[in-house]
Amino acid sequence: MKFMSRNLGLNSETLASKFEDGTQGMRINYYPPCVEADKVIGLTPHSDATGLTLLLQVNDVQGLQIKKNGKWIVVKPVPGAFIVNIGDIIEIMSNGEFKSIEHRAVVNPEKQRISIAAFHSPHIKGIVGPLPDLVKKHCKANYKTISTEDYIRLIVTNKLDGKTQLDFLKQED
Ligand SMILES: O=C(O)CCC(=O)C(=O)O
Ligand SMILES: [Fe+2]
Repeated sequence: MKFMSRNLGLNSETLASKFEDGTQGMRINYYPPCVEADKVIGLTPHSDATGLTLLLQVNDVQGLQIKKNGKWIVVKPVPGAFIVNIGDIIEIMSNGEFKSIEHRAVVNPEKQRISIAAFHSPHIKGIVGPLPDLVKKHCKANYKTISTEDYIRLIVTNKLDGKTQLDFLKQED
């Protein structure tokens, strides 16, 4: 996170400080094998609504795909390696300089698959919005600022559908 902060032209602690005493959530995903794997989806395309996700593909079965330039790209499991995904909160905080990654999980016809996602978010009593230094730099806030509590209310009522939940927070000109 220090490097991300510096890449934004900010003090190395700026981004990390927003995540101090933040919330951490964990999801364990189990995808049973499915003979008609090409007709179903394991996890619908979405971007993580949280800040930063550490994702572990536990049992060396391929399933995760990310969307790059409109195409789905397979992310091969590397034993013991975490995948770091940028979520919507980092996109908002960076005022759009970093983009959250749209991803999905497909199922395997023969093998079960397990993944573990650890989601990191800012403090529940804080706010979600573009960092003021970046609003100054871009001369514009590209996203609205709302309380973390309202943000959570917004995302839990929204179904997984690509990156649509970010549309609610985009700031018009
Ligand atoms: O199973 C995977 O690799 C993806 C899991 C995921 O995207 C999630 O839990 O948010
Ligand atoms: Fe995800």
